[in-house]
Amino acid sequence: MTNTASQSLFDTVAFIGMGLIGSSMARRIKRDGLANKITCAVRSEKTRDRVLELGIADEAYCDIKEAVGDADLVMICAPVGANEAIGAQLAGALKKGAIVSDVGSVKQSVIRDIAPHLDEGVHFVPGHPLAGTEHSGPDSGFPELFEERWCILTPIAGEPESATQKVKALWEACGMYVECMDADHHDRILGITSHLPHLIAYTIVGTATDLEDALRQEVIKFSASGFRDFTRIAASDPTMWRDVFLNNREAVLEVLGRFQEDLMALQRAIRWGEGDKLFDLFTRTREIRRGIVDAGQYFTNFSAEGENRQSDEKGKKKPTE
Ligand SMILES: NC(=O)C1=CN([C@@H]2O[C@H](COP(=O)(O)OP(=O)(O)OC[C@H]3O[C@@H](n4cnc5c(N)ncnc54)[C@H](O)[C@@H]3O)[C@@H](O)[C@H]2O)C=CC1
Ligand SMILES: O=C(O)C(=O)Cc1ccc(O)cc1
Repeated sequence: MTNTASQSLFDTVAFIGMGLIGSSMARRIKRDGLANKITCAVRSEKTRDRVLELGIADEAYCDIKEAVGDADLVMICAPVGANEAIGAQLAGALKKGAIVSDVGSVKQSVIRDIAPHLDEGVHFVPGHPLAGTEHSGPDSGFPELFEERWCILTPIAGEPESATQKVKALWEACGMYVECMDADHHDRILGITSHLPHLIAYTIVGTATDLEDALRQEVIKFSASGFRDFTRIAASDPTMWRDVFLNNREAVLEVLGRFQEDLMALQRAIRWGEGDKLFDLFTRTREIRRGIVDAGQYFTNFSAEGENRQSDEKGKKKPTE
């Protein structure tokens, strides 16, 4: 999607955390002039220096309160396990009318940890851009990360619609398609489409690593694309993913239970030589993949290695709703 807005949507945007997602957003905002000023709260001096050197923030502070004092929009871009501590720092620190949003991969826990700390007159619009890579830190970001991907907002009852619309406009200017839903629904969907696949990748790479020495060497040497895809996902940030699993516990455990049952059924089919069962399942799953690919390019602008290839196909459809 091309940004047709290319105009300032906020005066000052403050980022809390400037890793892959925060720095990608900041780069996009800078590139397209979507805000007049960017401030950020970053804990380490080295990263503060780096962010300023990269030119993706105008001011970098250690203290969250200093970074957010003048902000019209505060974007929380830290691992979701940090939210309780971040929320406590936001209390009493924001201008009346300021909007707080976030990019966390889990939504119910973010609302639980942030909302109680916000003063009256400050509006909270939780969000989650469904775009990322296995890399982290401010050097890994790039402004095209969000292009033609979905962003989910989970607005809170009682908050003004105008706040949601402003956050929506920013994500659209970053190239995203935006949809709103309940936080509970979000967490169940992402439990199956994102969190479980990461858990499987961590497990399979762990299992391969635990093989005896000689076998492990061969696994690494001959790893074909299927296993290589898993190793890419399993290289994702350990802090971020620990926090995702601890904060979306119920949805992940529910879907993991179902997955284990389905895996057991497959184990049984292999043991008893029930080829028809295997064939039928594999035929169904192949159809699902083909349906996804036919419906749009949601999954196709990422190569197997996760490299974000910008597609040169024109006039692509919006991903399936
Ligand atoms: N990595 C991905 O592909 C995606 C990540 N997300 C979500 O975005 C958020 C950020 O993820 P990334 O940018 O990938 O992580 P990252 O590791 O690249 O960056 C996280 C940043 O947060 C800072 N941070 C950590 N603890 C903090 C604290 N207590 N107070 C202040 N800052 C703190 C770190 O120093 C770092 O600058 C996470 O909540 C994650 O669930 C959402 C979509 C995709
Ligand atoms: O790198 C990948 O394949 C991802 O799946 C990136 C990702 C990670 C976490 C999210 O909440 C959304 C997207």
